Amino acid sequence: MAVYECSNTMRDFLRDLPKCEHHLHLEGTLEPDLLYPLAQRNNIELPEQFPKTVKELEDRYKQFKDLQDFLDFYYIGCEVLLKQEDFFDLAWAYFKRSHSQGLKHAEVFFDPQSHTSRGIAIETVVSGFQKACVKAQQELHISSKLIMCLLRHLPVEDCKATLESSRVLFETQQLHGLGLDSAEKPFPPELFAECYETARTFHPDIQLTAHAGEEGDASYVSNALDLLKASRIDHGVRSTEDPELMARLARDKVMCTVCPLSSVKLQVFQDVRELPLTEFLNAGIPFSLNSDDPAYFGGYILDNYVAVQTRFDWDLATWEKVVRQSIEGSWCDDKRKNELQAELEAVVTKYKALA
Ligand SMILES: Nc1ncnc2[nH]cnc12
Ligand SMILES: [Zn+2]
Repeated sequence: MAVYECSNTMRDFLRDLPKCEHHLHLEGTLEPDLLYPLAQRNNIELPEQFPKTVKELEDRYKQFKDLQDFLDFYYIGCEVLLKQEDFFDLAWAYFKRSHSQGLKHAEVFFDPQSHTSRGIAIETVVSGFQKACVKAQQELHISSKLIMCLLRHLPVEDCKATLESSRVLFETQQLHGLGLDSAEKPFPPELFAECYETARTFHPDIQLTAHAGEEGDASYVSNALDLLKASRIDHGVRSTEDPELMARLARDKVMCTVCPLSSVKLQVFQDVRELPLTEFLNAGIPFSLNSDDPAYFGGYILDNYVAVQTRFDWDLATWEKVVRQSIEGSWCDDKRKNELQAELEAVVTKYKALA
């Protein structure tokens, strides 16, 4: 197991940076020590082969063979979520934990189909998550947006029906963005072009993103831009395979939401140092650093920042640039962005004086 440690001062600096998270699956924050109590509370029988204790489950999570190996556990985990309060408890635990790591703004994914397929109304899911978002704003001053994802391994007709059931939630801006997740291959973006076209009619301010270039090659990224009209790419780390695409991401300022610990746990890279962060910086491609599914991948947002620091040894100015870009690429309004930029400036000034 890799160890990621940096100096105490650097860690304090990274903690104090006003962090924005753009790639976080709420269902991926289900810690083993919440999974079993929720299964008991809801009388859910876990599969025969499923680990029986928190310790056994944590051990199983130490390494995944690939994305699918992880997803098999992720979808079993979803099954313990039933009632509005379960969704609230899950999201609230994420906000509390991330608050202690300096999270200020979160744009979070959820997968309605992993719940509606078990007879749970989408409104139950969304209202539980929303309550947690409101409490996070009031008590922790964390702003947030909800992004509904379509599960690309399911039939497109199923995705279309889910989209239709979410129309009012988008029209009333209870949902802010649409995403695409689950097994990337062999489910390329083009399968979902119609879904994205429909979603664009829901609200003029709807934001579109898609997982691409995680296990799929660079053409998945190009096609997410061309055919889905996504303005952001989740992961996008395989974009380096296509120089023209790299130039396009830089020119159009397309944010890639990179997930360092996730990409190592899922064996996309063998070590955090292999992530194309230097290539992105040199090319002028904006990116943010995110935790993806922190309960499964062993770290929340600060843990991902620390892991990057141990491998890339960035100076304060580079961190300032990365955090500034992640604020600029957020989907919050200008007032909130200005607040976050002011916080960033104050933190950087403080730590420059200490250096
Ligand atoms: N990293 C990931 N990639 C694709 N689908 C996901 N669903 C949850 N986490 C995911
Ligand atoms: Zn993801």
